[in-house]
Amino acid sequence: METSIEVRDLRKRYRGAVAVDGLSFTVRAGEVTGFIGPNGAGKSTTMRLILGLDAADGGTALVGGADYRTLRAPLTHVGALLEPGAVHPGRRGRDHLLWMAHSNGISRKRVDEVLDQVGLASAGKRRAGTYSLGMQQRLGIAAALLGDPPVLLLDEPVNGLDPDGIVWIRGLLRSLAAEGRVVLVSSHLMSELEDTADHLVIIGRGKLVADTSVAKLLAAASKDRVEVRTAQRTEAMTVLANAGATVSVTGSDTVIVEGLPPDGIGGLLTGGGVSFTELRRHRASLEEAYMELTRSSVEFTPASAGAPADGTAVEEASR
Ligand SMILES: Nc1ncnc2c1ncn2[C@@H]1O[C@H](COP(=O)(O)OP(=O)(O)OP(=O)(O)O)[C@@H](O)[C@H]1O
Repeated sequence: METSIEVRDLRKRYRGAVAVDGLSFTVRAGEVTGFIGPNGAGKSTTMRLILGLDAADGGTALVGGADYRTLRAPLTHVGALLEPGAVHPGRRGRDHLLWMAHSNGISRKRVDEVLDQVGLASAGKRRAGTYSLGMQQRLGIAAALLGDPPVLLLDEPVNGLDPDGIVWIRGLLRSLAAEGRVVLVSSHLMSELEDTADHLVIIGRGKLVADTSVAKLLAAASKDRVEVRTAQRTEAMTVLANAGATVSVTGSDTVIVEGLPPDGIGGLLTGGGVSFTELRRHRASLEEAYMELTRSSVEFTPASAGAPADGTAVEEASR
């Protein structure tokens, strides 16, 4: 059986507040899956439930077909980054990893390998309390990689990383997925996962909003939008609006046209005496696609607590 994370009808409530509300999704091997949702959406709770760090009120979360709590030497099955600052400040980075390795039957050699992999080879002897936020994050990632696990869960791994660190983590995530691993990485910012995630599980208020490939989401958001570059912006807007288009200004000489067949736009402009220098299909950014998706989802509107879901989750028919 292919390794995966299977979440089915997962539920968790804390003192009246619903954190995870009937969530179901599957994370497959060989691709980076972004786990996206605004602050408080339930991402960390879901990850804790998958890792058996908290007990679900209902539903199941299986890793490679098994309940995490039944795994022997769990670090060799699942690597996780949850709270990078959780290492005792007096403990040296390398000693922290040695202790974890020992408890899972992992060699000392592997500890030095992962320290090297995350760029902490020389800092391993320093106490964790002297580490910057970015170094703590790297130590947490080293711990996740320690058991060379087929499944990785990383909660907001970009937090605290400088631009070089962000580029590094993106490359690492992609290479881990390319090695055939299951890689689930959470973020509350879609832009953080631009060019990194292949697939997205988007949640809001503990419920699924979308489970889709990035390519499909972008294609849907980009659909039939055309960017026009013209020195006659006002005239272009008048001609296009009169033809029934929705036109939005994106720059001093650019507009985006929506609601007209793309192939007819050039002819309309020429017929209206408007010259243009460029016409091209607009490619939505991941952030735009996300905004569009969440605009249409009741989960993200500031409704009163306990508002009923309208079942607007967007799910791919086949993956
Ligand atoms: N231990 C807890 N006790 C009480 N409430 C909790 C607990 N953990 C989470 N919650 C609540 O559950 C909801 C989901 O929180 P969670 O941390 O899972 O969201 P998140 O999507 O990870 O958010 P963030 O992006 O801010 O990390 C929030 O309303 C939060 O306040």
